[in-house]
Amino acid sequence: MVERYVMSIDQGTTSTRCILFDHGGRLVSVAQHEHEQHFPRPGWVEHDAVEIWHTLQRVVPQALSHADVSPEEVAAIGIANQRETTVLWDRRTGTPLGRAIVWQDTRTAPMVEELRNEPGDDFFLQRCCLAPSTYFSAPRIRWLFDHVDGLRQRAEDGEVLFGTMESWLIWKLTGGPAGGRHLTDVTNASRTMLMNISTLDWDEELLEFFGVPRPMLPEIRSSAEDYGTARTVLPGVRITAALGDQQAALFGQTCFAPGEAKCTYGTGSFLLLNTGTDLVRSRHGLLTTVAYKIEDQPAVYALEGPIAVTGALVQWFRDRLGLISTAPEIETLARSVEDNGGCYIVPAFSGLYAPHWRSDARGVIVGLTSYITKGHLARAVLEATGWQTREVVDAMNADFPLPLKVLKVDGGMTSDNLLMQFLADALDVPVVRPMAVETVSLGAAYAAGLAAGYWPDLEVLRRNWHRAAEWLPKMSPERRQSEYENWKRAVERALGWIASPDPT
Ligand SMILES: Nc1ncnc2c1ncn2[C@@H]1O[C@H](COP(=O)(O)OP(=O)(O)O)[C@@H](O)[C@H]1O
Ligand SMILES: O=P(O)(O)OC[C@H](O)CO
Repeated sequence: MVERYVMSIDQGTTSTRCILFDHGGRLVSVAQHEHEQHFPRPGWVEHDAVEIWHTLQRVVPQALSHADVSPEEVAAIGIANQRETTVLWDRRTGTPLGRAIVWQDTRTAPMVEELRNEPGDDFFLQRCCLAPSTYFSAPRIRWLFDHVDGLRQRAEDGEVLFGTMESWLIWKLTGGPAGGRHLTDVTNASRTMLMNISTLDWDEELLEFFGVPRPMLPEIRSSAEDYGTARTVLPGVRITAALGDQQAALFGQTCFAPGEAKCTYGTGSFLLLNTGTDLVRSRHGLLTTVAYKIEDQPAVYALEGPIAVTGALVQWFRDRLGLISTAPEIETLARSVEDNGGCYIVPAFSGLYAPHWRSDARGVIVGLTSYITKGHLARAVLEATGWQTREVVDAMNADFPLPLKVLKVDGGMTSDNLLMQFLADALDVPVVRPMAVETVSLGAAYAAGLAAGYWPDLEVLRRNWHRAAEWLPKMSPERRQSEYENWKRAVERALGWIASPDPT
């Protein structure tokens, strides 16, 4: 039978999605299931890896049946996943050793503060291009070793496996305890703080520093190559790609040339700029990460500016303040006024990520007067996303010789026209959104399809990208400048609010 589709599995922070794509990169079928978010203590965020595995087992057959597609018609599977989330499991039984610790979890804050002082940021930056943060995986492994009796010894004895979500799911799909393959890809490995960003292998000094025994680590592979054949769920179908979800979105947006960038606007937002095959070390608060690596071709790098809270601020406005009942209503409310009335919101709910990396920041609302209405607050909520993006773009322009010419966008917030216009105004560059909005899934499918020979090359993929909407800058330079200055003053007020992190 002719293999007509590529399947992608997007294992995200809130849900797992399975999508089938055809040769034109068109979405043929989709199935999605959420999983539970566990918040056992303030700042802690956990997922049940077994529940996530069960959601995968549900969405795959559903996506097939929605389009009446048989497994034989699937050419390959690509996996994209929430990054940095840490799962440990028993090699022999396949049982996770506790819940997965999610990328948003801040329990390692006291450890991270210590690491930033001693051995200090440079020790890490030289090796993995990441400064210590609660965001990454390695501090979580060390935290687990320090808090779970006997775990370190079991890991040293080779009984424990570590992985991010793609690693766990590939192991499960390829057989679990009965010969499952323990693999990861370079993009995911580049977020652990354990991979050397130049050699693309686990870094001995980092492993030693964090006390992580090598046998617990997956083998690092390129993003697009043979990961093995599924033994269950879709038996007989090859898994041929794995990428972190934000790198997958960059790939799905076909940002294949140096200087091309995308930003995905969801709960948080992630701006990635393709910097080519040369490693660019940020001097302005960005992460250097692997964008993708296709089979044995050289790795392509990216500069990334992760922003922790964007859509989450809209959710807070809706769920905690109750000022709107659905997220899209924020646009209507914001349009009820001309401007922000002098009000700015810095949503540093759990500190600030790029380019500040300050865990001691907390959210502030400034400029309040009796004139301010909920409409002004709604504007300030949306504008916070625009200005946070601007800060990241300024850092990128300072780090990389090619200034940003256009920003490709995707994600749930891009349905907000007022926000997208504000973004173009804040950045002073055009903002464009493609027809294919499921860019994470598409990127995983593209990588899988390239490795499986379903698509021949990047040029063919480029031709699948079609513009659906564009927003051009309209704001006067004077206004942009003065508003941005106000935003920066607001950020100053958010910094340093927490005297010292809670020593959990
Ligand atoms: N019209 C809108 N205006 C502003 N924010 C929106 C709008 N629609 C959705 N959002 C926000 O976008 C986020 C959902 O986007 P999505 O891409 O599904 O996120 P994720 O993949 O992180 O779950 C939510 O945080 C929601 O508050
Ligand atoms: O799953 P998402 O879309 O929330 O993305 C999470 C990121 O990969 C975290 O780094």
